[in-house]
Amino acid sequence: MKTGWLQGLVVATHGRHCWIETDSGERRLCHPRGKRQTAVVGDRVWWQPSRDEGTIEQVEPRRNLLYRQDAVRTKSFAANLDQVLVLLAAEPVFSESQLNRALIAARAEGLPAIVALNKSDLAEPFQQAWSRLQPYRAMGQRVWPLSLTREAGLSDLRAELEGKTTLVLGPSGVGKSTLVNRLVPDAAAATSEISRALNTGRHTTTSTTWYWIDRSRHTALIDSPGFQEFGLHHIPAPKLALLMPDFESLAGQCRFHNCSHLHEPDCAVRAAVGHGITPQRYRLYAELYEELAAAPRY
Ligand SMILES: Nc1nc2c(ncn2[C@@H]2O[C@H](COP(=O)(O)OP(=O)(O)OP(=O)(O)O)[C@@H](O)[C@H]2O)c(=O)[nH]1
Ligand SMILES: [Zn+2]
Repeated sequence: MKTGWLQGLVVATHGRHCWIETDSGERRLCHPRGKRQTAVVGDRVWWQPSRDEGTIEQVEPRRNLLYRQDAVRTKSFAANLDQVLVLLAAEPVFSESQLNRALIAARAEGLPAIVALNKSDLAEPFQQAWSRLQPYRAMGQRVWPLSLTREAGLSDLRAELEGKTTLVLGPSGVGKSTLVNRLVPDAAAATSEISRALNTGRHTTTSTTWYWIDRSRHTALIDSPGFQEFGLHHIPAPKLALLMPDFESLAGQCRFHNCSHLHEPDCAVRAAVGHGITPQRYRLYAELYEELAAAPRY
């Protein structure tokens, strides 16, 4: 740290420009010092004021960074998280592949994940979605029922978020905006302030945004787009089974220690398909394995 540098928290980004919050709660637009520096939401930074804006001098080392990577690019969701909340709903029908990818990405960063299933008021589709989540509950994944248009489940969820920084991920239409509006009373005002500052002229769901749930600024939600195209190219294929809890304990029991669980003899994973591992989960694994094995490594 150098004299004149101040501490800040990145609460939104647009390109390489950041909207930061000071320790006293004041917010300001900052620009990066160098070409290579990129701050993401959740980053702690050192910055220097220049007139009514500022310059980011340095990004503090990160505890963790959740990101996705496909053949074309790497995109960060956010840094320094405590947990990930995957928001799904009875409708629209969710993609199990996307859910699986989000859980794997969180686990690869050592982040606990909660799955919340919204729209419990829609009885029949909810039941169907809930049973599709059965293998996840069986493997120890926490799954919460929720109805954001009613009060159901909201106080439990609030308790779960208390004192933590939670990244919310979910496909379009599940109720992410409804969730933010229920939990963050002045979310709309915060959003328009950020849009003005970063001059995006768009709405929150198009860019990652940090919200404080409480006035004392201890509990935070980060809303982020990008659930749809969840590339995991940064994960080596041989590690995949260790990041899927229902595969993990079996993976060490195969004849070959480097078993891919795709075609080797005496494979404990394949032997468990149909009991312990569902055929659907095994299909997700095999597809993802092929995808990761084919991805170029740098
Ligand atoms: N029946 C029912 N509808 C809900 C519930 N929660 C949210 N909705 C509705 O679902 C629709 C989508 O909610 P949004 O909050 O806009 O969803 P979103 O995830 O922000 O969607 P995008 O803006 O597309 O990313 C809205 O019409 C909500 O009113 C719920 O618990 N039950
Ligand atoms: Zn095996």
